[in-house]
Amino acid sequence: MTSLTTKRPAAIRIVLPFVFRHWLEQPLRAFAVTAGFLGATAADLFMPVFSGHLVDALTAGATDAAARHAAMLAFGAIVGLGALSLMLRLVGIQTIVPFTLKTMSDVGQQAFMQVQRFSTDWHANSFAGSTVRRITRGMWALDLLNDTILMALLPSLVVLLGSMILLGLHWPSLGAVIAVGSVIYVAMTMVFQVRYVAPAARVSNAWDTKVGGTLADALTCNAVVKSFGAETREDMRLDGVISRWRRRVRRTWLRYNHTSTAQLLVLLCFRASVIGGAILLWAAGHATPGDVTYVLTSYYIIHAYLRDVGMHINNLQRSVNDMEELVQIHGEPLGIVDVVNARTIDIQGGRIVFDDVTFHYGGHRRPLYDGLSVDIDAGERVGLVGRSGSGKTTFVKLVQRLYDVSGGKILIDGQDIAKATQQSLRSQIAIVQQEPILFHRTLAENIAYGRPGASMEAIEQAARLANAHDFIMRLPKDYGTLVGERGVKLSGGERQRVALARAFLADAPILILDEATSSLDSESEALIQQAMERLMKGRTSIVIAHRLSTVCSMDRILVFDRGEIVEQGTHEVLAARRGGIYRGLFERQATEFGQAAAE
Ligand SMILES: Nc1ncnc2c1ncn2[C@@H]1O[C@H](COP(=O)(O)OP(=O)(O)OP(=O)(O)O)[C@@H](O)[C@H]1O
Repeated sequence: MTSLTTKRPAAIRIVLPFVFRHWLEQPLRAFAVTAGFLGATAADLFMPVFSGHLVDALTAGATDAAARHAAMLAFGAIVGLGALSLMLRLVGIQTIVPFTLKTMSDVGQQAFMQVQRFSTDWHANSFAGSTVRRITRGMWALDLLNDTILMALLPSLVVLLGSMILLGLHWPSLGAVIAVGSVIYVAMTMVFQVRYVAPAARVSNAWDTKVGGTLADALTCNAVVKSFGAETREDMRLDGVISRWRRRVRRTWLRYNHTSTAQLLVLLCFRASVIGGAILLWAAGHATPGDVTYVLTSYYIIHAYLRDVGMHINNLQRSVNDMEELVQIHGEPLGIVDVVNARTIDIQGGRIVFDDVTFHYGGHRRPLYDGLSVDIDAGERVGLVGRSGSGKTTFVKLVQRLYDVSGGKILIDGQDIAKATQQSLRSQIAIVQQEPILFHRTLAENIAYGRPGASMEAIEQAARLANAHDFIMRLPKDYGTLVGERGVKLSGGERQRVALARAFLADAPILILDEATSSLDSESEALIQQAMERLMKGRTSIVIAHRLSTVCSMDRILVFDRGEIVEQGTHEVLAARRGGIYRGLFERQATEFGQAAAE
């Protein structure tokens, strides 16, 4: 979780430059929106002047021809200014729709691009649900932010400055009262927002993100929750998080209320000063009833804008806070990056060399691998075995460069993978994971994921090789069937066969199978073993297996223990080694198998 106590730049200082950069990507629209709203506001600004003229004309009496003419002129100006204001505002609101939508889409897509490229470690440390919330909340906050700045704050500023100048030209003392009052009001509002409301809003946002994370965690693990009948436990867990969220949000909302009460008090004093000033000017003979009307109308326009300035600053602060977590995504390091001038790796034979590799998981005291060296020949089939946690999966993660090594090198066909583009490397390695994850898309799309644009024949052929075709044809829409989130609508064995079909189709020179056959029944396992034999021919294959029957026929078996390769050789050689780890594992599994068969 992001620390809430560490010192960091104010949200506004990172969010506003980010938003302005996005505005500049649409300069014409940005101009049309700004000009439309500012022009409309300028037209509003002159209304009080003509209201004053109208009252002066009316007080002169209906019999006076010049007064009637002046009244008509003032009336025409008021209507004309109203129409101009309407037209300009229309330009603004029509343009701000595509302008904001484009900015929101860009911001969302760029955040998604960045998040997708974050390292495996970043994803391991983040809740998917929280990340989704960070992005969607940030996109909607941008909508509020655009409206607040372009439709509200900038026009308010124009009204304040304009009124100050127009009134100040007639009565400098009134101009001064308005200037001082506005400055006090705006400064007070900002101080309250930035120092009092924003810190509380930041904390409540962090709790809001946590609520999303907690919901997503429980929902994605719903199968586990169900299997332990733990719904009530999860309800209570969410209740705990929501109670803390509620306390934090309450504090923020109360601070908003305190701020607006203080704003209303300042506005009351301001009103008394301006209207009192106008009456004094009238009493001293320096102002006509029309002038007083002008001051009063101006004041009510200023008042409306000032009252709203408080709300707009609230909205600005809130949207900035809501966007902060999204903007931060762009400041976070990717973790694994392509070096400058990274090259496309050219894998032909697929020889893999670990040359004195040291690797350390962040947070662990000791490195997992300390000077690990191994040479896997092009086309060799290698089995990885060893106790749980001995470092088998990490080995294949390093081959895919999901993590960077801290010492030594990993070479494929003589090329250092750290200097290759990640995309070219991973696209030439096909992998079937221990727990295959499928997209909630059709089966055909899932199988073709490793080779976009593959023909239906190729997809079916791959499915046949993986022994998946028959069960797929029994599904309601065969290859067009949707598989549910992460493939939940399929059995474990079916999911694995789909993942195998995906690997068949990918046809990559390097193949990684992580317990690929662990959840298949013995009949389909035998069929897949044959297919795998065919698939492995001519490819470098690394197979991680707990069941040693899977790796018996491998060219070589590497036995891992606490991050070291402690034994290696063929099954026959290792099984014959007295006191060896492999032999121990083999004997234990043979005994378990014998016991299971006897029962
Ligand atoms: N993302 C991670 N962050 C920190 N430590 C990790 C991470 N992944 C694995 N480890 C640790 O590294 C060690 C090796 O893990 P690895 O997954 O490579 O073992 P394994 O031999 O494949 O185990 P298994 O057979 O159970 O899958 C373990 O101690 C594990 O806890």
